Amino acid sequence: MSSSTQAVHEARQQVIAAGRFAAARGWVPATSGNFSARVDAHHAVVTLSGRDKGQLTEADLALVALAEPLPAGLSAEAPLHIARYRADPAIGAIFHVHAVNAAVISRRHEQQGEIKVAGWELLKAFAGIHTHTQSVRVPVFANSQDIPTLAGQVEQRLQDFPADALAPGYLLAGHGLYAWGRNGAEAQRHLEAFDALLQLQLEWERITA
Ligand SMILES: CSC[C@@H](O)[C@@H](O)C(=O)COP(=O)(O)O
Ligand SMILES: [Zn+2]
Repeated sequence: MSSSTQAVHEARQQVIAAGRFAAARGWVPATSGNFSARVDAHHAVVTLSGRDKGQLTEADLALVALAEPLPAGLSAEAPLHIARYRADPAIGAIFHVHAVNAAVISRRHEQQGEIKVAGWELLKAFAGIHTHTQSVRVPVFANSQDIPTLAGQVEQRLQDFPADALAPGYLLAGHGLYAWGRNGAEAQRHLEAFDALLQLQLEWERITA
């Protein structure tokens, strides 16, 4: 592999920091969640399966070639990461968490297939949104244990969303949130924004339903 040592190091550090950040907020209980960062056009660093995401070290990460078969021991959900990197070259990091707000609200909107999030100032925490009057659509997919098939379904359906209306993430019903950004800092900010927005949305639905 010809990925530069510095780029690999930086990708690993982004993943380790994001795992710690998510664990501190209780979003990755019992080894749940998986984290990745792009190294270059053809490679990413991805967490290995079953590791405590709050205690990651470099030994818990693998360097993966996006166009090659995935190595053994990689996150069970790695195909969801790889498919995103392949579909969108602007994505620099992808973080998956089992946060309560995401898992709960996803079940409520599973049949509908998406959540429209509108009316919140915090929407401006998402890249490209500059006014509270803009809304976003958060896709919701049925959960599955057939991750390669799910990854294909996710990518196919994401193509139907206009880029300016698609939130930088999606939900798996009863499971959790996948969020991405141009780099680790942005993906982490998006994770935090999703959590707060989905909590607002839950509360709003509670009092207006
Ligand atoms: C520990 S239950 C959660 C897992 O089934 C899975 O959804 C998950 O997020 C972590 O899987 P992993 O293979 O460690 O990346
Ligand atoms: Zn998961």
